[in-house]
Amino acid sequence: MWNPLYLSSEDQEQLKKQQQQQGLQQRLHQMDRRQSQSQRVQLQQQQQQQQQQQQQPQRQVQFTFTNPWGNNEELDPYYSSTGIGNTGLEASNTNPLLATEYAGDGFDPYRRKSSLVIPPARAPNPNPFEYDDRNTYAGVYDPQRQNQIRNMLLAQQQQQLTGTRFIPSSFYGPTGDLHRRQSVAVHYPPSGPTNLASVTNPPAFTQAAGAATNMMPYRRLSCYPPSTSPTASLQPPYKQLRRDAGTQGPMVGAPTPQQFKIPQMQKCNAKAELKPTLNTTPKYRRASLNSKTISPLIALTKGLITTYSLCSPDFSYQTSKNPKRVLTKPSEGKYNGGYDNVNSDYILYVNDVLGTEQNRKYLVLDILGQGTFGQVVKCQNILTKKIVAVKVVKSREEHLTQSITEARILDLLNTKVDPLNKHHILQLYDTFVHKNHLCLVFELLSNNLYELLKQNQFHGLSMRLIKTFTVQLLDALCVLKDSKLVHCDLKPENVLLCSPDRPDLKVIDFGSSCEERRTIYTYIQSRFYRAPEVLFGIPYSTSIDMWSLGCIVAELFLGIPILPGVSEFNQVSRIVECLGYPPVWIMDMGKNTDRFMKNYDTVEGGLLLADGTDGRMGSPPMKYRLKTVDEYNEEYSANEQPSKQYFKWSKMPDIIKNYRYSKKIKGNPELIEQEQRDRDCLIHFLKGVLNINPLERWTPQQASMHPFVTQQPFTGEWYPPGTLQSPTTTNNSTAKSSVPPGMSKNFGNTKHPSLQEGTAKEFNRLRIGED
Ligand SMILES: Nc1ncnc2c1ncn2[C@@H]1O[C@H](COP(=O)(O)OP(=O)(O)OP(=O)(O)O)[C@@H](O)[C@H]1O
Repeated sequence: MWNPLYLSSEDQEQLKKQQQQQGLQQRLHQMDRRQSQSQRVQLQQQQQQQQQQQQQPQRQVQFTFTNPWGNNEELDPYYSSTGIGNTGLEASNTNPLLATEYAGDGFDPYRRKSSLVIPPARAPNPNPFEYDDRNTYAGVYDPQRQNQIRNMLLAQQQQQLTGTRFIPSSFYGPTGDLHRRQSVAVHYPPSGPTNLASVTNPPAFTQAAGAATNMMPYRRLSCYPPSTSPTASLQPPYKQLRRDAGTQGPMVGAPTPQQFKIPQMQKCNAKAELKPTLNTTPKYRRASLNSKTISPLIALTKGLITTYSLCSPDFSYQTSKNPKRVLTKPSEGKYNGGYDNVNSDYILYVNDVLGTEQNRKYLVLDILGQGTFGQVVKCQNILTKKIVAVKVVKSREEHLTQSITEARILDLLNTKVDPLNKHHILQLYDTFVHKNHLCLVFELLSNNLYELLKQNQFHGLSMRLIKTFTVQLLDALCVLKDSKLVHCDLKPENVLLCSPDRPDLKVIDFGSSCEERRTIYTYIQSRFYRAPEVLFGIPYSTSIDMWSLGCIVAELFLGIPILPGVSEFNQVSRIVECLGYPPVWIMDMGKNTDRFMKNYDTVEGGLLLADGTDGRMGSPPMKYRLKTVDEYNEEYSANEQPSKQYFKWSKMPDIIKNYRYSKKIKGNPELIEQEQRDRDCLIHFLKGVLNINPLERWTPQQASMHPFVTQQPFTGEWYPPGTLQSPTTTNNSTAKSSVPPGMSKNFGNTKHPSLQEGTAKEFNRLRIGED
């Protein structure tokens, strides 16, 4: 059947309903003044019923999805009936992980509905380079190799200086501007007056084409080059022909209106009723170069280019002339001969090719993410056809240096530590340099955990899924600890699912990572996941990653970050309020303690506030108390506000324990009891990994043995093998002022060997600005 504009039976049905609906509305309108209230109500009810009937089948279709691990189930009717998921549920459905099996024992995936609609803004990742005044950190593993790459880059830069940049002529816009490879979203407006017909129909295809010669002869996205635009004398496509049938005389090669009988749609209830009429000799020509008959579908899809060629002899098509969609923002060239934008990001286009060597050429397909260090794009290896993720690092030296470190660390992990790819660490396949940019070729992964939570409308994930993720994260952290490597930027955004339909994950972004013995940066980790020892400014180790892990696990349960500090002071305040004061030795040693704390020893007249209290929260040590917001603002001319409360409770155990239950389990005592046991176990686990004292915080190996991870029954009491105390008895009561073994008592007064000279001072100055 040759009728692209023809309405399908569903569309017709829809149209009919809409018309009925419109009729009802009109009648309602008329009744406003004239008719009685009762009639009006009756009609409104009729309208409502009609709406419900129309929406019912759509909802069923929309909310039915297949769970690859379990039974097919429809989502909780609660959400569809309340309309909560009108947009979000559609998104949620796209990830089967949020479906039944990992939703827990018969729970729906959205069971913990957070009371919060808008989650706190994400913590920005600190850029270590901005706060360092040396920028001389060499590659950790092989400084020689690093020099080689740098030399390579310099050589390229040299070439750049001497040569001129080749820009294909098609990238020049009408003004001849150098950087004007236009996005396909941009269209050329007609120079003459615009009317609807000229926008929706190319002039060549309308009756008025002859008069419209001053208009741009092709539409946006047209594949006609300007010089070969079709003219009115050419045969129009049949779609237009059909429209014109009856209104104008016969056209060249086209059927007359009498010949052209528009077929009528008929309702078809069963497959048997489909009786296609095979038309062996079509009455008019169909687009095919070898004169064979092809279906209209093929003619307008696979054979579209041929169809156009047959319509217009001047038509020519070359993929190389296609407009390329720009992926980088801002897209104006500024540095590196116009290749880079103002942020030193390489300006990437779809269909660009990265790399020059035969088997290292990558066709750019789409953007996957953007970060401090550069952009990550989905690419295809032109030779092997393998789809990969390529991180195109910014062309700044500091980013380059750190990215070389990332590549070294990943190389070590992939080849020596985890050669069998079993420990949830991202795989690095290759590295190369493209136009002064280091490119790291990774395995292609899927969504990150933040995106997963977002898909779930920031409701907590099921306990089962949280446990599955925790096991894998701990496994990755065990490997890092054994290798004495600190990740330094663990957060939900840096934990990626391997594929959207499996709960397997991998840890990515080793761009801030360092060796435990070379912890030179002090401004590390994203704020929400920043460990107390980093905030207070004492030496740190792999245990900072365990703190981040604790924050992530809590976030997976709650749907939103547990410690969403808006500044460093606010972050410290939240930690103290939620988990208590750090041990005194940390505050004694901390280079930043004075910023956050009042010290009893140094303040005249004691520490009492105007309200007669000493302002201490949690289980305070006697020597310090947190500064009040007013004190802090006065001292630093800051504008700190009291912490915005996202939870009704402030202590971590209370937040977890009292987090609302899903509607599904509310009426079921058995399920509630199971949930409470799970929550007790989770709280105990979190106390171990969110221990403020880094020396008592569980290692990944210890945490891996906890019943929350091993799924063994939890009796309420557990402590890691080899230790004497359970976290419940040690946490927050560590008000001992003695400095632990291995830490210098004079740390606060003398420079720690692992800290860069000048960094702390500079860091303090800048951080005040940040806060
Ligand atoms: N291998 C991959 N597969 C799919 N997506 C990826 C991959 N690597 C990174 N991404 C996406 O790109 C984003 C940025 O990547 P990455 O964190 O490595 O960059 P970055 O510049 O180091 O970021 P940050 O600002 O966190 O330091 C990630 O959050 C993720 O969404």
